[in-house]
Amino acid sequence: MACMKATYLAPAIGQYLIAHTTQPDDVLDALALETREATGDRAVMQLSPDQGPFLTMITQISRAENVVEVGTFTGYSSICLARGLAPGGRLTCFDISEEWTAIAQRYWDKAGVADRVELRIGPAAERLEELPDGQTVDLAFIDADKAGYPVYYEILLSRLVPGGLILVDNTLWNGHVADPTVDDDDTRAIREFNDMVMADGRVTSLMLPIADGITMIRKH
Ligand SMILES: C[S@@+](CC[C@H](N)C(=O)[O-])C[C@H]1O[C@@H](n2cnc3c(N)ncnc32)[C@H](O)[C@@H]1O
Repeated sequence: MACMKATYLAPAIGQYLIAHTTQPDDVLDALALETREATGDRAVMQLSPDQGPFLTMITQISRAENVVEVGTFTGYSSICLARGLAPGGRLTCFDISEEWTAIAQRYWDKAGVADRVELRIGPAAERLEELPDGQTVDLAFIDADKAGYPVYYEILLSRLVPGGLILVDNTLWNGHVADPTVDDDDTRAIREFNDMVMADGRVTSLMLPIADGITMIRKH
């Protein structure tokens, strides 16, 4: 049974939805398997199968050439983004883990996207500041430590072209954001981030019930 992150849906509906979405290819299936073997319980951090086609299609539709990902892990989302890049497009990936991104780099080769992907290792808040002056971003995907979301958002928004998009993962946080009895650090961080985006007059935002919630944010 495919991994289902939309816990707010009846399980049968969630499975139906995944079954009627383009399925992962052999490279993504092999990556999902190796991630489970290599990282155990941490594998739950990986994108679910319904998110992959979403990232590829949004990248294609937006004709993005300069794409940034914050939170690469073993590479699933980066492959989906890279596959949607316009000709000549580039994906710059940020992650703090050399161990996990070593797996990603092998799978970029297998997926045939290594020539258009670059990896920056270290705390993303610092590495993002090192992007060259004047380098703009067409599309960004944020999927790293939840406390860092506001910082990544501000840095990326300042680089985003008008009409550019930021996609943010896990904004429903297993439904906890809407449950007043839950009050842990990560839930508070996501709630504060969601409220911050809502109050930001520079953007239009749309929270999508895909997997654990993806917020799509467009800069005016
Ligand atoms: C949810 S996982 C990303 C999953 C990935 N998008 C995928 O599709 O498999 C979060 C990642 O954020 C990284 N991370 C956590 N804190 C970070 C930080 N301060 N700077 C950069 N990356 C960080 C972790 O190493 C981890 O790989």
